[in-house]
Amino acid sequence: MTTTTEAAPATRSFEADVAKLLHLMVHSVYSDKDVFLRELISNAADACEKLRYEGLSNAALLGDGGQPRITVILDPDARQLTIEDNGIGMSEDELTDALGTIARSGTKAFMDRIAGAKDAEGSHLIGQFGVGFYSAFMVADRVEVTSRRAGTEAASIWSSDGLGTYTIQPATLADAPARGTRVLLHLKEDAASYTESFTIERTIKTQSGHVPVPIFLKDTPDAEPKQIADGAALWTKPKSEITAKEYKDFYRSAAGQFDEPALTLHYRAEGLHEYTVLAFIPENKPIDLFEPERAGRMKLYVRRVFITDEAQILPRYLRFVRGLVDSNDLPLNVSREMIQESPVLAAIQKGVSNRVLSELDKLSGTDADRYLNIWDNFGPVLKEGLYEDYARREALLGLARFKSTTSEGEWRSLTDYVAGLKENQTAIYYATGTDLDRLATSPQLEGFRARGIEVLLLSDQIDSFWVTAGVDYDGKPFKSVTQGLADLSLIPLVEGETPAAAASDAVSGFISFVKDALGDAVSDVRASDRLTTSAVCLVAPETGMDRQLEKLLAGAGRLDSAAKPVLEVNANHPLIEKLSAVDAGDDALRKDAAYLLFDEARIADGELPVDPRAFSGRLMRLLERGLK
Ligand SMILES: Nc1ncnc2c1ncn2[C@@H]1O[C@H](COP(=O)(O)OP(=O)(O)OP(=O)(O)O)[C@@H](O)[C@H]1O
Repeated sequence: MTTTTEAAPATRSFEADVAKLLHLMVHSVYSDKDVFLRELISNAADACEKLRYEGLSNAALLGDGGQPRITVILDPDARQLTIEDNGIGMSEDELTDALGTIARSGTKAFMDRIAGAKDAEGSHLIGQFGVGFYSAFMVADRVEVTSRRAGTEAASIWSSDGLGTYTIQPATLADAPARGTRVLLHLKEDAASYTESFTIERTIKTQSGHVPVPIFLKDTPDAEPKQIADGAALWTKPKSEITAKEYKDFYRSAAGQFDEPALTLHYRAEGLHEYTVLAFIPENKPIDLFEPERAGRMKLYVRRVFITDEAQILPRYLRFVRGLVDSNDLPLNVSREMIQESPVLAAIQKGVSNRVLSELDKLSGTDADRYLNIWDNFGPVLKEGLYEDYARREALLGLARFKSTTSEGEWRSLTDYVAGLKENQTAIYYATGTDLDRLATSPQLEGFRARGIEVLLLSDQIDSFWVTAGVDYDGKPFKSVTQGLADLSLIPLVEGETPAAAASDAVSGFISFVKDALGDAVSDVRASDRLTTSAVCLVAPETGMDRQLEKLLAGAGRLDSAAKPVLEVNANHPLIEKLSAVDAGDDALRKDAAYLLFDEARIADGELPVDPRAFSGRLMRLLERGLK
């Protein structure tokens, strides 16, 4: 037991989010509870690394606390498990901040997901996603954290049963670690196996065998500590001496993931700058991938000393890559801020970013399935680079894969696309939308189908943005099938398709009538060369935004005024021909028809009629007339 000084413990409530998370942990039915150990050891290792870094500029912090180490102590008789480190430690305020609130963006995303999840799914989510310190409450009914900030003469003890409140009070120095943090778990009855030496040793070796701090195990509080992990930095070993399992274990403990790495990148850059890279692309998508504050987590080491994970070694669109860079050239004794400005870091950023892309490219050739799995997960993120990173646009376009009107659900590269260009085709055509199936049946695609022209179907939000960034591939611009004139007349029809006849005078007359009737609602009404079976469709004017981008911006409240669409009319459609033949004096019918055609085109685009009431009135009038 830890004795404390006289001061009465202060009882405080957890932040609402923490209370929710704890409730979840305590009631978790998740079977793989072992993850708590990985989380606590990872925190202990981080604390040692932070001290190593701060000790560089302030040697006094290190005191005589010895080499960094993590000690795990088992006490089967008392059903207790302790994880102790001699790292940076926490002051009382830091304890309150760190263990009373949730700071991690990932945890917030996790909470949001869990709020809507059913019990079983929630448990599954914990498995996919490390949730830090609080996971201790999966196995413990009370947790006590005694901590002493390095270089200070004060220690505090934080204690909680995970049920809504915690206490915090000063601890006597004699009962606190000389430096660092001791986490004592009072294990639940059904978690007694975590005091078994064999179980703990095996679990630590698998989950945390490669943390860069040595780990010692004491079978009982009085036993001699034995070393169970050497803290050797895996990345410094030659590739030939590292097994696939070692890479996987390292990835899991470093990235806090439970999947396999889909791509492992381990190399040493030599030449002007020397550094080692060990990086992984996960097999699964992390759930916070699209959180606005989600940043890359590549760690920067200098000669094996952890410096920061905020150096933004990789651009934002590679934020799914996990791992580290260990530099030989950066000075150890500069501040994190100075490092940001260092030309050495700039060279590393450039080198590693290029290498990740070139390795992906290589993989796409050597193991297409594995590559496509990566694209499936991270393509929408990589595509952010198409408008953010002009210098690597070419490389990113080479990596991009698309579904298309002719790909039958398979992925196509732009090289594939360009190889299938039709005679006189001068652009790469695409359609953007939110739903692939609906996109594939858009009326706007009909004229392209009739000519066998492949159209890329772009259904990620990001697609509406990069296509407008002046991107081209192999000298061909990207062109939306829902914007401007299709200009398909020069491209031959596939066999069996009959060419559209020019609009007759009657149809031309009707088109002018529709244009007058719709007035300001449209910017033009014209005969179409992109329709073969539908009567009408809407497209965006030649200049300005694509309709899908407009919808996205309007949905996000970032659009003041939308451009008026163009209504295209299929001059050869029987309905249009019949309407064109209606007596010019029957204006009421022709007007209703004009509006109905416009609304019908909106509906085909997944929108509502402009005025749903007026729409149904017109529809009723027309039906009644038809039944007369
Ligand atoms: N052993 C420890 N020594 C020092 N500080 C610690 C220790 N354990 C936890 N902390 C502090 O508590 C904070 C919260 O820990 P938690 O495990 O919940 O998330 P995290 O470690 O920040 O997230 P991540 O696992 O993604 O790095 C840490 O950021 C750290 O400041």
